[in-house]
Amino acid sequence: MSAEATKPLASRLWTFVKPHRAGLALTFLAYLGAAGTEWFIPKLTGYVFGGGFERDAFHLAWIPVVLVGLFTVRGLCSFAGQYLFQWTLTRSVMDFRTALVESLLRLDAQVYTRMQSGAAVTKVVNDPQQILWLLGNVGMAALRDGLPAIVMLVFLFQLNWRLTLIALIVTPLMGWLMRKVNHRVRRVASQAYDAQLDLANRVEDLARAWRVIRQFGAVPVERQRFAEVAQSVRRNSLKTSAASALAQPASQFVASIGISLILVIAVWQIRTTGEGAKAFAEYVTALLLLISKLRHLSDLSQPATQAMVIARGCMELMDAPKEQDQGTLELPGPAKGDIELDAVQLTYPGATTPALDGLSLRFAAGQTTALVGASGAGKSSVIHLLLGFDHPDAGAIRLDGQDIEQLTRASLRRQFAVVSQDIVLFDTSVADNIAYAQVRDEARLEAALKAAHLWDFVQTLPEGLETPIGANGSKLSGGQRQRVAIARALYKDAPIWIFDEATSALDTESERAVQQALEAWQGRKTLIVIAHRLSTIRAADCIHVLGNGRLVESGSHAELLARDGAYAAMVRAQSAEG
Ligand SMILES: Nc1ncnc2c1ncn2[C@@H]1O[C@H](COP(=O)(O)OP(=O)(O)OP(=O)(O)O)[C@@H](O)[C@H]1O
Repeated sequence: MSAEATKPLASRLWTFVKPHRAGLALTFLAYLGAAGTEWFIPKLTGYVFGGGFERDAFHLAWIPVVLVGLFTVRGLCSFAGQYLFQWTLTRSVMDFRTALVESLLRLDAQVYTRMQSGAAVTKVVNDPQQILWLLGNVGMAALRDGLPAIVMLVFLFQLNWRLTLIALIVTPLMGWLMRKVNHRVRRVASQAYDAQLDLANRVEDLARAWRVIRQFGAVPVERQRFAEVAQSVRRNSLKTSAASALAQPASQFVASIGISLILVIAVWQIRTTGEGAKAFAEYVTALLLLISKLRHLSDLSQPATQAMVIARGCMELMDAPKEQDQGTLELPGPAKGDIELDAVQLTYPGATTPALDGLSLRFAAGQTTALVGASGAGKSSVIHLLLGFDHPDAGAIRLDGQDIEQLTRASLRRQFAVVSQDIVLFDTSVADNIAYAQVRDEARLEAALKAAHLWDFVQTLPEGLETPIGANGSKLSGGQRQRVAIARALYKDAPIWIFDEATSALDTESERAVQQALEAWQGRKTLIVIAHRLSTIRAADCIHVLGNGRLVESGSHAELLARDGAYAAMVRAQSAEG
């Protein structure tokens, strides 16, 4: 756990506001100015009607000037107050969001497998705004009612310190009750927040899976599921409101004990001494004013608790385990591309059997090596290890003889271009997707597009290379999406290429073209191909057959057929399928 994670929530939140505290101080001054004019206006009115300006026409002319002036100052102050508050809020929210995104970008691979994207969106987009807005308003209201409450308390002490001390006897009881109420509010507000995240995840699913939903005629099913989660959000929000509504009656109940005590003592004093009725009336009036301020302050506990509950959710994201980059070595340039797995063992957290069980194999530099095996055999796990997304529990992986654990993640990943089964595209232009995170070079773009058999298609697009391709490439066909991903890998021009089922969505002609492009690079790049369609890897220099995380056999297509083992059986099975 980071040192940051052990700090109290409030002080962690303050770190986002602190750089903008000048805005906060100016907000305070502006509101103070507005409050000052509020006090001036009745004073002035009193002065006018008290005959202050009667004597002299010159003074009379000042009335509208001063009044309009005061209202103008008040307007300016309250505008400045609101503006400065928003200025501070928006900047703090931006810093908060940036810190959350920074965390999101660096999470450990295992965290992503558990995380639902609806919850991540809520935590980064909505929560920082809501937390700081709630706390900002609580803070302002606390100032508005808290300052007069303190003034009133001092006044009460001056009037009668003994009575005031007696009134304060109920303070521990009040504190205890408020803690009880707050505890309940926090518990139900946590449930409400979790329900809210569930709701966001459901909506995210509805938007993402709309085709499947309609294809299965599942609109009523999804409506029902949504209604259940929405119902739970409603119920929990109501519970939170009910719990926080307890705060007021509870504090009033305790306050009434204090007032009764004072009344009994004071009336008894007046009766016995016959003195002090006037002072007592003054005292009770001030006390009632104080209580009304305290009542407003007790109303602030709910939004403050709610903000803290949401903040805890955000901090969970901020404190989630990050990817460890313990490597210190940088490869000086492109690797030769010789990869060796040596007795690699990998068991995923929570799994009962290892995904890779003492696996030893080699991807020779400049050669094409295929990985085949039944679903779940461990092919993708090998790729995740090569890219440093997971780490072997035992054994080692060496790149050009160097243990990859000693390389920085950035240096390791620069050596690979990957086209995976799940194609991930960005909601930007064709060109931005292909030259992703690289310097844009028109000639290289054209070469990559031509090699991926996309160039002619891009010429037909309304804005050519600059045409947006929609969320995750939704404006493209399956084959086009795959070709954009292939062009992106080609553009990166890394020494090792990984094609994971990369040609599965291509029509025969495009597949042949991509195969030709790959063949053109054969011998110059280390190619690792994962294919279920064995016809696509016949020409590979070496084929490794995996089964249950172990190497079953290795050899060329011809050698493996001659051996008549697992590979030959897979080939026979696929030819029988036709
Ligand atoms: N994040 C994970 N957590 C737990 N188990 C996992 C995880 N990823 C994979 N596995 C398990 O590890 C084993 C190997 O999975 P892997 O994805 O490497 O297989 P594969 O050969 O690539 O399969 P396919 O051809 O279906 O993609 C499987 O039993 C799988 O269920």
